Amino acid sequence: MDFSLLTRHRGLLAFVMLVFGLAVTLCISNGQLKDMADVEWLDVIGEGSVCLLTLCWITAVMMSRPPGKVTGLLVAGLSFFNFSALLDVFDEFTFYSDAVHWLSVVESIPAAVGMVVMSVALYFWHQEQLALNKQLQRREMWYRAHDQIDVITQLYRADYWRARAMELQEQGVEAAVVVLDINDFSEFNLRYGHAEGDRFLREISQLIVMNLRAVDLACRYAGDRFVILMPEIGAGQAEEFAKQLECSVRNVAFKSGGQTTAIFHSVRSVCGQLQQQVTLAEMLCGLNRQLDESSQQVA
Ligand SMILES: Nc1nc2c(ncn2[C@@H]2O[C@H](COP(=O)(O)OP(=O)(O)OP(=O)(O)O)[C@@H](O)[C@H]2O)c(=O)[nH]1
Repeated sequence: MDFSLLTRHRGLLAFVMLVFGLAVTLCISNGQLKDMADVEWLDVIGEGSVCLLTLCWITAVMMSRPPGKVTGLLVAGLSFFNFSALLDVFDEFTFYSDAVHWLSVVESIPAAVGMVVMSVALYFWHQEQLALNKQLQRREMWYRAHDQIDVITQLYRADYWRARAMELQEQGVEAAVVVLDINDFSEFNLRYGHAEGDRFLREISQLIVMNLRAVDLACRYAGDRFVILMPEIGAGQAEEFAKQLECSVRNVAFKSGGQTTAIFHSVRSVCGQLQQQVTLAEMLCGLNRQLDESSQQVA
Protein backbone atom coordinates (compact mmCIF):
# COMPACT_ATOMS: atom_id res chain seq x y z
CA MET A 1 0.00 0.00 0.00
CA ASP A 2 1.26 3.42 -0.95
CA PHE A 3 0.47 5.76 1.96
CA SER A 4 2.42 8.59 0.30
CA LEU A 5 -0.69 9.09 -1.89
CA LEU A 6 -2.38 10.57 1.18
CA THR A 7 -0.15 13.64 0.91
CA ARG A 8 -2.12 14.73 -2.19
CA HIS A 9 -5.08 15.41 0.11
CA ARG A 10 -3.65 17.73 2.76
CA GLY A 11 -6.80 19.90 2.88
CA LEU A 12 -9.08 16.88 3.23
CA LEU A 13 -6.84 15.32 5.88
CA ALA A 14 -7.05 18.54 7.88
CA PHE A 15 -10.86 18.49 7.53
CA VAL A 16 -11.10 14.86 8.71
CA MET A 17 -8.93 15.63 11.74
CA LEU A 18 -10.95 18.76 12.51
CA VAL A 19 -14.24 16.83 12.49
CA PHE A 20 -12.66 14.03 14.52
CA GLY A 21 -11.20 16.50 17.03
CA LEU A 22 -14.52 18.35 17.32
CA ALA A 23 -16.41 15.14 18.15
CA VAL A 24 -13.82 14.08 20.75
CA THR A 25 -13.71 17.58 22.33
CA LEU A 26 -17.51 17.82 22.53
CA CYS A 27 -17.77 14.44 24.24
CA ILE A 28 -14.89 14.93 26.66
CA SER A 29 -15.84 18.46 27.65
CA ASN A 30 -19.57 17.76 28.13
CA GLY A 31 -19.77 14.14 29.21
CA GLN A 32 -19.31 12.61 32.63
CA LEU A 33 -17.63 9.25 32.94
CA LYS A 34 -19.93 6.28 33.58
CA ASP A 35 -19.22 3.59 36.09
CA MET A 36 -17.28 0.83 34.25
CA ALA A 37 -19.84 -1.71 35.44
CA ASP A 38 -22.51 0.15 33.42
CA VAL A 39 -20.57 -0.03 30.15
CA GLU A 40 -22.19 -2.26 27.52
CA TRP A 41 -19.09 -3.83 25.96
CA LEU A 42 -20.94 -5.48 23.10
CA ASP A 43 -22.21 -2.02 22.05
CA VAL A 44 -18.69 -0.62 22.40
CA ILE A 45 -17.34 -3.31 20.06
CA GLY A 46 -20.13 -2.81 17.51
CA GLU A 47 -20.07 1.00 17.50
CA GLY A 48 -16.26 1.14 17.78
CA SER A 49 -15.96 -1.10 14.69
CA VAL A 50 -18.25 1.21 12.71
CA CYS A 51 -16.08 4.15 13.73
CA LEU A 52 -12.81 2.39 12.86
CA LEU A 53 -14.11 1.07 9.55
CA THR A 54 -15.32 4.54 8.57
CA LEU A 55 -11.80 5.84 9.18
CA CYS A 56 -10.42 2.96 7.05
CA TRP A 57 -12.84 3.89 4.25
CA ILE A 58 -11.75 7.53 4.42
CA THR A 59 -8.10 6.43 4.13
CA ALA A 60 -8.91 4.04 1.27
CA VAL A 61 -10.78 6.77 -0.65
CA MET A 62 -7.88 9.20 -0.30
CA MET A 63 -5.33 6.56 -1.29
CA SER A 64 -7.23 5.44 -4.38
CA ARG A 65 -8.61 8.64 -5.82
CA PRO A 66 -7.03 11.85 -7.08
CA PRO A 67 -8.20 15.12 -5.49
CA GLY A 68 -11.43 16.44 -6.96
CA LYS A 69 -15.15 16.92 -6.43
CA VAL A 70 -16.07 13.25 -5.97
CA THR A 71 -13.19 12.56 -3.57
CA GLY A 72 -13.97 15.69 -1.56
CA LEU A 73 -17.66 14.82 -1.23
CA LEU A 74 -16.96 11.18 -0.34
CA VAL A 75 -14.49 12.15 2.38
CA ALA A 76 -16.78 14.91 3.71
CA GLY A 77 -19.77 12.53 3.83
CA LEU A 78 -17.75 9.81 5.56
CA SER A 79 -16.36 12.36 8.04
CA PHE A 80 -19.87 13.48 9.02
CA PHE A 81 -20.85 9.85 9.39
CA ASN A 82 -17.75 9.26 11.50
CA PHE A 83 -18.69 12.24 13.68
CA SER A 84 -21.95 10.51 14.67
CA ALA A 85 -20.21 7.17 15.07
CA LEU A 86 -17.70 8.74 17.48
CA LEU A 87 -20.46 10.37 19.57
CA ASP A 88 -22.11 6.96 19.66
CA VAL A 89 -18.97 5.27 20.98
CA PHE A 90 -18.35 7.97 23.60
CA ASP A 91 -21.99 7.64 24.62
CA GLU A 92 -21.14 4.18 25.92
CA PHE A 93 -18.55 5.57 28.35
CA THR A 94 -20.14 8.90 29.30
CA PHE A 95 -23.52 10.36 30.15
CA TYR A 96 -24.64 13.92 29.66
CA SER A 97 -26.19 16.25 32.23
CA ASP A 98 -29.63 17.71 31.40
CA ALA A 99 -27.97 20.96 30.21
CA VAL A 100 -26.15 19.15 27.37
CA HIS A 101 -28.64 16.37 26.81
CA TRP A 102 -29.17 17.81 23.29
CA LEU A 103 -25.84 16.21 22.38
CA SER A 104 -27.22 12.69 22.57
CA VAL A 105 -30.43 13.82 20.85
CA VAL A 106 -28.69 15.31 17.81
CA GLU A 107 -25.88 12.74 17.55
CA SER A 108 -27.41 10.93 14.58
CA ILE A 109 -28.02 14.10 12.49
CA PRO A 110 -24.43 14.38 11.14
CA ALA A 111 -24.69 10.72 9.98
CA ALA A 112 -27.86 11.57 8.04
CA VAL A 113 -26.16 14.64 6.52
CA GLY A 114 -23.16 12.45 5.70
CA MET A 115 -25.37 9.94 3.86
CA VAL A 116 -26.92 12.75 1.80
CA VAL A 117 -23.45 14.13 0.93
CA MET A 118 -22.27 10.62 -0.01
CA SER A 119 -25.35 10.12 -2.20
CA VAL A 120 -24.45 13.31 -4.08
CA ALA A 121 -20.87 12.00 -4.34
CA LEU A 122 -22.15 8.70 -5.78
CA TYR A 123 -24.15 10.60 -8.40
CA PHE A 124 -21.04 12.51 -9.52
CA TRP A 125 -19.01 9.30 -9.30
CA HIS A 126 -21.46 7.70 -11.70
CA GLN A 127 -21.05 10.65 -14.12
CA GLU A 128 -17.27 10.38 -13.78
CA GLN A 129 -17.40 6.64 -14.45
CA LEU A 130 -19.42 7.17 -17.63
CA ALA A 131 -16.70 9.57 -18.87
CA LEU A 132 -13.95 7.11 -17.88
CA ASN A 133 -15.76 4.23 -19.56
CA LYS A 134 -15.68 6.17 -22.82
CA GLN A 135 -11.96 6.77 -22.39
CA LEU A 136 -11.28 3.10 -21.57
CA GLN A 137 -13.60 1.59 -24.13
CA ARG A 138 -10.84 0.57 -26.51
CA ARG A 139 -8.79 -0.98 -23.71
CA GLU A 140 -11.43 -2.88 -21.78
CA MET A 141 -13.99 -4.30 -24.18
CA TRP A 142 -16.92 -4.77 -21.80
CA TYR A 143 -14.91 -6.32 -18.99
CA ARG A 144 -12.66 -4.93 -16.27
CA ALA A 145 -9.85 -6.70 -14.41
CA HIS A 146 -7.37 -4.13 -13.11
CA ASP A 147 -4.94 -6.77 -11.83
CA GLN A 148 -4.26 -7.86 -15.42
CA ILE A 149 -2.99 -4.49 -16.63
CA ASP A 150 0.64 -4.25 -17.72
CA VAL A 151 2.36 -1.54 -15.66
CA ILE A 152 4.58 -0.22 -18.44
CA THR A 153 2.13 0.10 -21.31
CA GLN A 154 -1.12 0.34 -19.31
CA LEU A 155 -2.60 -2.15 -21.78
CA TYR A 156 -4.05 -5.46 -20.64
CA ARG A 157 -1.72 -8.44 -20.57
CA ALA A 158 -1.94 -11.43 -22.93
CA ASP A 159 -4.07 -13.61 -20.58
CA TYR A 160 -6.84 -11.05 -20.57
CA TRP A 161 -6.66 -10.76 -24.35
CA ARG A 162 -6.76 -14.55 -24.78
CA ALA A 163 -9.86 -14.82 -22.58
CA ARG A 164 -11.69 -12.17 -24.62
CA ALA A 165 -10.58 -13.71 -27.94
CA MET A 166 -11.75 -17.16 -26.79
CA GLU A 167 -15.16 -15.71 -25.91
CA LEU A 168 -15.52 -14.38 -29.46
CA GLN A 169 -14.27 -17.67 -30.90
CA GLU A 170 -16.80 -19.66 -28.86
CA GLN A 171 -19.60 -17.33 -29.94
CA GLY A 172 -18.53 -17.80 -33.56
CA VAL A 173 -18.00 -14.06 -34.06
CA GLU A 174 -15.81 -13.20 -37.03
CA ALA A 175 -12.70 -11.35 -35.81
CA ALA A 176 -9.29 -10.38 -37.12
CA VAL A 177 -6.08 -10.63 -35.11
CA VAL A 178 -3.14 -8.34 -35.74
CA VAL A 179 0.25 -9.01 -34.12
CA LEU A 180 2.71 -6.15 -34.06
CA ASP A 181 6.41 -6.16 -33.21
CA ILE A 182 8.82 -3.26 -32.80
CA ASN A 183 11.83 -3.59 -35.08
CA ASP A 184 15.29 -3.75 -33.46
CA PHE A 185 13.98 -2.80 -30.05
CA SER A 186 16.98 -4.34 -28.30
CA GLU A 187 19.14 -1.87 -30.22
CA PHE A 188 16.86 0.98 -29.17
CA ASN A 189 17.30 -0.08 -25.53
CA LEU A 190 21.07 -0.27 -25.90
CA ARG A 191 21.27 3.16 -27.49
CA TYR A 192 18.84 5.17 -25.38
CA GLY A 193 18.59 3.10 -22.18
CA HIS A 194 15.94 0.82 -20.71
CA ALA A 195 13.92 3.67 -19.15
CA GLU A 196 13.60 5.37 -22.54
CA GLY A 197 12.70 1.97 -24.00
CA ASP A 198 9.85 1.73 -21.48
CA ARG A 199 8.69 5.21 -22.40
CA PHE A 200 8.78 4.31 -26.08
CA LEU A 201 6.66 1.20 -25.40
CA ARG A 202 4.16 3.40 -23.55
CA GLU A 203 3.98 5.92 -26.41
CA ILE A 204 3.51 3.17 -29.01
CA SER A 205 0.73 1.65 -26.88
CA GLN A 206 -1.08 4.98 -26.80
CA LEU A 207 -0.70 5.30 -30.53
CA ILE A 208 -2.11 1.81 -31.07
CA VAL A 209 -5.13 2.60 -28.88
CA MET A 210 -5.65 5.85 -30.76
CA ASN A 211 -5.82 3.93 -34.04
CA LEU A 212 -8.39 1.40 -32.82
CA ARG A 213 -12.14 1.40 -33.12
CA ALA A 214 -14.19 1.41 -29.90
CA VAL A 215 -14.79 -2.36 -30.14
CA ASP A 216 -11.17 -3.38 -30.78
CA LEU A 217 -8.88 -4.59 -28.03
CA ALA A 218 -5.09 -4.17 -27.90
CA CYS A 219 -2.85 -5.94 -25.40
CA ARG A 220 0.83 -6.22 -24.71
CA TYR A 221 1.63 -9.76 -25.76
CA ALA A 222 5.23 -9.92 -24.54
CA GLY A 223 8.31 -7.67 -24.57
CA ASP A 224 8.02 -5.46 -27.65
CA ARG A 225 5.11 -7.42 -29.16
CA PHE A 226 1.44 -6.36 -29.18
CA VAL A 227 -1.68 -8.21 -30.21
CA ILE A 228 -4.94 -6.64 -31.38
CA LEU A 229 -8.38 -8.21 -31.57
CA MET A 230 -10.75 -6.69 -34.13
CA PRO A 231 -14.28 -8.12 -34.05
CA GLU A 232 -16.41 -8.27 -37.15
CA ILE A 233 -13.83 -7.37 -39.75
CA GLY A 234 -12.29 -9.47 -42.51
CA ALA A 235 -8.68 -10.13 -43.44
CA GLY A 236 -8.49 -7.33 -46.03
CA GLN A 237 -9.67 -4.64 -43.62
CA ALA A 238 -7.32 -5.91 -40.91
CA GLU A 239 -4.35 -5.70 -43.30
CA GLU A 240 -5.37 -2.16 -44.24
CA PHE A 241 -5.55 -1.26 -40.53
CA ALA A 242 -2.13 -2.85 -39.88
CA LYS A 243 -0.59 -0.81 -42.71
CA GLN A 244 -2.08 2.40 -41.29
CA LEU A 245 -0.71 1.53 -37.87
CA GLU A 246 2.78 0.81 -39.25
CA CYS A 247 2.64 4.15 -41.03
CA SER A 248 1.55 5.97 -37.85
CA VAL A 249 4.46 4.51 -35.88
CA ARG A 250 6.97 5.36 -38.65
CA ASN A 251 5.88 8.99 -38.42
CA VAL A 252 6.20 9.34 -34.65
CA ALA A 253 9.07 11.72 -33.89
CA PHE A 254 10.15 10.32 -30.52
CA LYS A 255 12.42 12.56 -28.44
CA SER A 256 14.82 10.95 -26.00
CA GLY A 257 15.55 12.82 -22.75
CA GLY A 258 16.04 16.56 -23.33
CA GLN A 259 17.12 16.06 -26.96
CA THR A 260 15.32 17.81 -29.77
CA THR A 261 16.51 15.38 -32.44
CA ALA A 262 13.67 13.10 -33.49
CA ILE A 263 14.06 9.34 -33.40
CA PHE A 264 11.99 7.55 -36.03
CA HIS A 265 11.33 3.86 -35.50
CA SER A 266 9.33 1.16 -37.22
CA VAL A 267 7.15 -1.84 -36.48
CA ARG A 268 6.10 -4.82 -38.54
CA SER A 269 2.84 -6.72 -38.37
CA VAL A 270 1.02 -9.84 -39.46
CA CYS A 271 -2.72 -10.48 -39.60
CA GLY A 272 -4.90 -13.54 -39.10
CA GLN A 273 -8.51 -14.46 -38.63
CA LEU A 274 -10.16 -16.26 -35.67
CA GLN A 275 -11.36 -19.66 -36.80
CA GLN A 276 -13.45 -22.36 -35.13
CA GLN A 277 -11.22 -25.19 -36.40
CA VAL A 278 -7.89 -23.70 -35.31
CA THR A 279 -7.19 -23.17 -31.62
CA LEU A 280 -6.20 -19.69 -30.46
CA ALA A 281 -2.82 -20.99 -29.29
CA GLU A 282 -2.09 -22.53 -32.72
CA MET A 283 -3.14 -19.36 -34.50
CA LEU A 284 -0.99 -17.11 -32.29
CA CYS A 285 1.93 -19.51 -32.66
CA GLY A 286 1.61 -19.30 -36.46
CA LEU A 287 1.40 -15.49 -36.45
CA ASN A 288 4.39 -15.19 -34.10
CA ARG A 289 6.41 -17.50 -36.37
CA GLN A 290 5.54 -15.38 -39.40
CA LEU A 291 6.65 -12.24 -37.54
CA ASP A 292 9.94 -13.83 -36.47
CA GLU A 293 10.60 -14.98 -40.04
CA SER A 294 9.87 -11.50 -41.40
CA SER A 295 12.40 -10.02 -38.93
CA GLN A 296 15.35 -10.62 -41.28
CA GLN A 297 13.62 -8.90 -44.18
CA VAL A 298 13.13 -5.61 -42.30
CA ALA A 299 15.77 -3.01 -43.07
N1 LIG B 1 12.73 -1.19 -22.18
C1 LIG B 1 12.18 -2.40 -22.19
N2 LIG B 1 12.68 -3.36 -22.99
C2 LIG B 1 12.07 -4.57 -22.98
C3 LIG B 1 10.97 -4.86 -22.19
N3 LIG B 1 10.58 -6.14 -22.42
C4 LIG B 1 11.44 -6.62 -23.33
N4 LIG B 1 12.35 -5.69 -23.68
C5 LIG B 1 13.46 -5.79 -24.61
O1 LIG B 1 12.95 -5.97 -25.90
C6 LIG B 1 13.97 -6.59 -26.68
C7 LIG B 1 13.34 -7.61 -27.57
O2 LIG B 1 14.35 -8.19 -28.29
P1 LIG B 1 14.10 -9.01 -29.60
O3 LIG B 1 13.00 -10.01 -29.35
O4 LIG B 1 15.41 -9.52 -30.08
O5 LIG B 1 13.49 -7.98 -30.59
P2 LIG B 1 14.19 -6.87 -31.49
O6 LIG B 1 15.48 -6.38 -30.93
O7 LIG B 1 13.13 -5.86 -31.73
O8 LIG B 1 14.52 -7.66 -32.78
P3 LIG B 1 13.51 -7.91 -33.98
O9 LIG B 1 12.16 -8.20 -33.34
O10 LIG B 1 14.05 -9.12 -34.69
O11 LIG B 1 13.49 -6.68 -34.81
C8 LIG B 1 15.00 -7.17 -25.71
O12 LIG B 1 16.17 -6.40 -25.77
C9 LIG B 1 14.35 -6.98 -24.35
O13 LIG B 1 15.29 -6.68 -23.34
C10 LIG B 1 10.46 -3.83 -21.36
O14 LIG B 1 9.49 -4.00 -20.62
N5 LIG B 1 11.08 -2.63 -21.38
